[in-house]
Amino acid sequence: MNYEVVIPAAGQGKRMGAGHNKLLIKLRGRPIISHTLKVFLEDSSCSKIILAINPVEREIFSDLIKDLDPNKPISLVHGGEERQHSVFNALKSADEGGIVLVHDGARPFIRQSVIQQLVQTADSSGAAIAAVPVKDTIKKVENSKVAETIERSSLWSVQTPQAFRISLLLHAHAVAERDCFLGTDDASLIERLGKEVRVVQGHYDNIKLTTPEDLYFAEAILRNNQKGQ
Ligand SMILES: Nc1ccn([C@@H]2O[C@H](COP(=O)(O)OP(=O)(O)OP(=O)(O)O)[C@@H](O)[C@H]2O)c(=O)n1
Ligand SMILES: C[C@](O)(CO)[C@H](O)COP(=O)(O)O
Repeated sequence: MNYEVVIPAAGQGKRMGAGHNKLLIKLRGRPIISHTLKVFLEDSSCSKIILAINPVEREIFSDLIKDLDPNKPISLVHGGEERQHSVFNALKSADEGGIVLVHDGARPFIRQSVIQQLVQTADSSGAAIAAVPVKDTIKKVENSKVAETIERSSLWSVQTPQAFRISLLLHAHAVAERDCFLGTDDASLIERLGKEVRVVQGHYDNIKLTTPEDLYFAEAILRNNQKGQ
């Protein structure tokens, strides 16, 4: 089943502390965003890539994609102040009908097997997200004191990709914008409409590169993947 992918890549990478967009940090000589793009460029089911970028980085990203697969259209669209705004703006460039994946540019280690499961699940149920069971004990903390320990057995750490029927996600973003609601992921916009969101078990190495330590993990994952090839 074909799908389009929206890749939000317009962040500032503040928590990484690199002083610039963390997606331009190089891993094994290639920018993080190139590693992420490679997965979708190599997936014959991916019909279109829509990259939401900071307009000031247009030249950088244009240079970065110019030598990529000419048979796979990559649209560069303007991102927004928040991740949600970037995604909504990119969605407006998606084709009508069908399935769209939203995948963080900061998650370069997504596997095609999970993508396929998500697309199939979203096609039948409307919305599907990748997630992994939480391994740590999670507690609610208030004023540096434990307020509550949350039962772990039903807690999952949510990742991207998140897959949706395009019409459903566009509607959810429009309603969220009308309501001035900001969510930290796209699925929350669907949930607030009372719609079902299915969960597909992902992999623990599908990490979001957010803080400097994540770069060490990324190097280890790349080394491990190289061994497996
Ligand atoms: N206004 C924004 C904010 C984030 N993103 C993208 O959304 C993904 C997940 O966001 P996050 O990991 O938080 O990236 P940053 O916002 O860059 O990080 P920080 O919050 O540390 O600044 C990233 O690929 C980021 O580029 C985006 O497209 N537009
Ligand atoms: C969408 C997400 O990756 C799911 O875990 C996460 O919510 C993004 O959060 P961020 O603060 O925008 O990186």
